[in-house]
Amino acid sequence: MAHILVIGAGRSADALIDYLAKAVQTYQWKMTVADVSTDLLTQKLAPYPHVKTLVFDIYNHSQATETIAKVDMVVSLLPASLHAEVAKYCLIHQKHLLTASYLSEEIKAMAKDVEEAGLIFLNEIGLDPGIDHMSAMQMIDEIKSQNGNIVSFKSYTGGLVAPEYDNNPWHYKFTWNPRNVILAGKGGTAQYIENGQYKYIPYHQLFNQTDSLEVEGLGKFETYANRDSLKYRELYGLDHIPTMLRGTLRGDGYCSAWAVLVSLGLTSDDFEVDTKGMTYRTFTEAFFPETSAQSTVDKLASFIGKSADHEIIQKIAWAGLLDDIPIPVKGSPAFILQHLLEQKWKLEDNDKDMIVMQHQFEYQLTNQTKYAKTSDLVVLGDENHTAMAKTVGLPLAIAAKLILLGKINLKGVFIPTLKEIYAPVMAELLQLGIEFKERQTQLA
Ligand SMILES: NC(=O)c1ccc[n+]([C@@H]2O[C@H](COP(=O)([O-])OP(=O)(O)OC[C@H]3O[C@@H](n4cnc5c(N)ncnc54)[C@H](O)[C@@H]3O)[C@@H](O)[C@H]2O)c1
Ligand SMILES: N[C@@H](CCCCN[C@@H](CCC(=O)O)C(=O)O)C(=O)O
Repeated sequence: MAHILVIGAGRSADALIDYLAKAVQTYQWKMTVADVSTDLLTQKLAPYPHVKTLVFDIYNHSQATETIAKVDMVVSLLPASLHAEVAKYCLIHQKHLLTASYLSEEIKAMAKDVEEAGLIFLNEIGLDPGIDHMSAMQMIDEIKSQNGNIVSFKSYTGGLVAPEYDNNPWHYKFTWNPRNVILAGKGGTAQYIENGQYKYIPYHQLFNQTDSLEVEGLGKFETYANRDSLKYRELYGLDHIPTMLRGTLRGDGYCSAWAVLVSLGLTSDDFEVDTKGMTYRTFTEAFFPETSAQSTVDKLASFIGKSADHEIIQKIAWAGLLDDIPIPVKGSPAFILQHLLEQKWKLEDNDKDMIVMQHQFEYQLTNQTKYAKTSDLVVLGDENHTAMAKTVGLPLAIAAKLILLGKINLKGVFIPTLKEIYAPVMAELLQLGIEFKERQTQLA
């Protein structure tokens, strides 16, 4: 009887738990959900009495050894930095591993051992990364099957708030691990290629060098470059493509206001602020350069070179960063900002979120005809699950099921760019309502 261990019952885990809890009944498998938080487990697993819960810390060596040794497959929905720890146990105890996270160098280095052990460590099978790779590969393989030469590929994803519930000036609410949202872009210089020219955007410029795009029925969004797009050229079989970019979508005005927080240093995570006696206003002021301006608003206006009623200042004020409210936590500027924004950008119980993904292709057929093809995905949260939990959890859960059923039979470390993985997963996602809408136009 196969036994699945899910580690991490946080924001992105709900739809996966629901899907796998049903699958284990169908196939008479066993399932355990483990997390450090007793409250989360009690609250989230109450509807599934047949699923075992375990208060668990991956850093507890004897507990991790005993728990992972007993199962057949581990699905890790821990914060991304902890997957490598899980992977070590999976390799020692010969268990399959799935994550929705970017493939780390540590896990990549295990590839040979994983293959020799007859295991699969499948990473990047969530939304972005995940559905973006799988849907892109579906389209790339289809265009290639017509002998099309792809000259441009851009792909954008945003985890956003649904328009009806968009009631703050940032047009954003947290739907997944907030720390990662605060630290977005900090992992390294964003890289992509445009018309054959390499582009490098360091973190301090990331939210200044933005673009915009239109999604039918939803209007305009801002975009910023997402990590290293260059490495996906080879992984997508587009080695010589002159334009390739993966980007993130945000609502109007988000990036320019976030760029100010970045340039002030409020997303720094490398030192601790002594918050004793400090309010959010004095905390923010501590990052301003010397100025003759008197009020905090005027100092901020002088820093950004805009008028005191500019929308950037309105956003920063709305966030509470200019309030004379004592800071109740200690930590890095990023931690303090996260603590504040977790209150301001909270997805309330009745709020619904929205995932928007857009792929843009340009390609040429052998008869020299050029086409532009756009493919849009819009997924809304519902009363059961956020759109983020659906789009992260369902691909992971479907892949876990297909591996245990022997329908995905690859051995080694993978991301879901191979047809053996993306075709069955995308087919089932379509049945579950995750459907892209394509448009094609002939170019002059
Ligand atoms: N590919 C994608 O599109 C995508 C999207 C969202 C999230 N993710 C990834 O999925 C993972 C889960 O994201 P999330 O939004 O649910 O995050 P989350 O912060 O809401 O959940 C993480 C969970 O891990 C638990 N945890 C933390 N430390 C632990 C430890 N030492 N031992 C055991 N449990 C521990 C926490 O209690 C929490 O419940 C993250 O790695 C995130 O980066 C990927
Ligand atoms: N780029 C979008 C969607 C992000 C979904 C989360 N993906 C994580 C994956 C991190 C990981 O677990 O390795 C990310 O940071 O991009 C947006 O920001 O709105």
